[in-house]
Amino acid sequence: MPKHKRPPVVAPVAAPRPNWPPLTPLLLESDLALHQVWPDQIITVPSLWTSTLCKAYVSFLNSLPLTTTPGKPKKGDAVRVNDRFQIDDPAFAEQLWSGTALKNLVLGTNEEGGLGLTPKAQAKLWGGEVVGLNPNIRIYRYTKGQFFDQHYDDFNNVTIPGSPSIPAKTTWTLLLYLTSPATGCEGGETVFYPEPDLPKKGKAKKEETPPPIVVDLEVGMALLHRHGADCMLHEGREVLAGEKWVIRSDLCVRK
Ligand SMILES: O=C(O)CCC(=O)C(=O)O
Ligand SMILES: [Fe+2]
Repeated sequence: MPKHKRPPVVAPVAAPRPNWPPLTPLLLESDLALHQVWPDQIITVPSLWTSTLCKAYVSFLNSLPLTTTPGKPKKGDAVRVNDRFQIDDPAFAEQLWSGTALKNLVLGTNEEGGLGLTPKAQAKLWGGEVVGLNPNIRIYRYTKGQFFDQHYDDFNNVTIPGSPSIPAKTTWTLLLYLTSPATGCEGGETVFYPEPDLPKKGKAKKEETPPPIVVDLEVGMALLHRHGADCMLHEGREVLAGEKWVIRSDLCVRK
């Protein structure tokens, strides 16, 4: 008998993969387009998901074990009060990417709805060669009084599994809104705070701070915004009535 018994090795219990409903119905890809809300920083795709699909997802996501984040964050983290569920699910990330119009819009394969960029300008916009979405999927539910205080999103290093797997880093945040005032959700807008331009040479006066950019919730709309070093300060405003549901991932480029 050894004097000191080793503690038993306990394998971390992975959360079971949710049985995600299929991503249908969807609009025709030819009816969807990227919209620049703020040059090089904020881009939306209205109706990436249909309201029928969003409705089916809200009732499905409601069955997942969401946990409420603590009101008091770790030092340096933003105050974030919502209920969330987080899972590494490369197959779902792949569905969200290739099984919707997102991939072809971002890569410019869908010329009509794309931004009409040269390959070089496209790589500059997205921060490299886009290879897919972050397998780390986060589900947020905000009920009345919940919000996500002002913060910047940092990038992450991730691996997109496959053969071969792809080492990647995240460059843009993806938020997919499942609810809006049309479903009874009031408030909860995502708000961005642009910084004033640096003062021009020979100009004594500081440039004025531009007004905040308020992105209203729209059922099925995807929002992409640049993160990491050039992330804009942003927040999820307090929800005043109803529920706000969001699916969060990130755009990834090859490392
Ligand atoms: O829910 C929102 O509107 C913002 C979420 C956000 O900023 C984040 O996930 O980092
Ligand atoms: Fe954020």
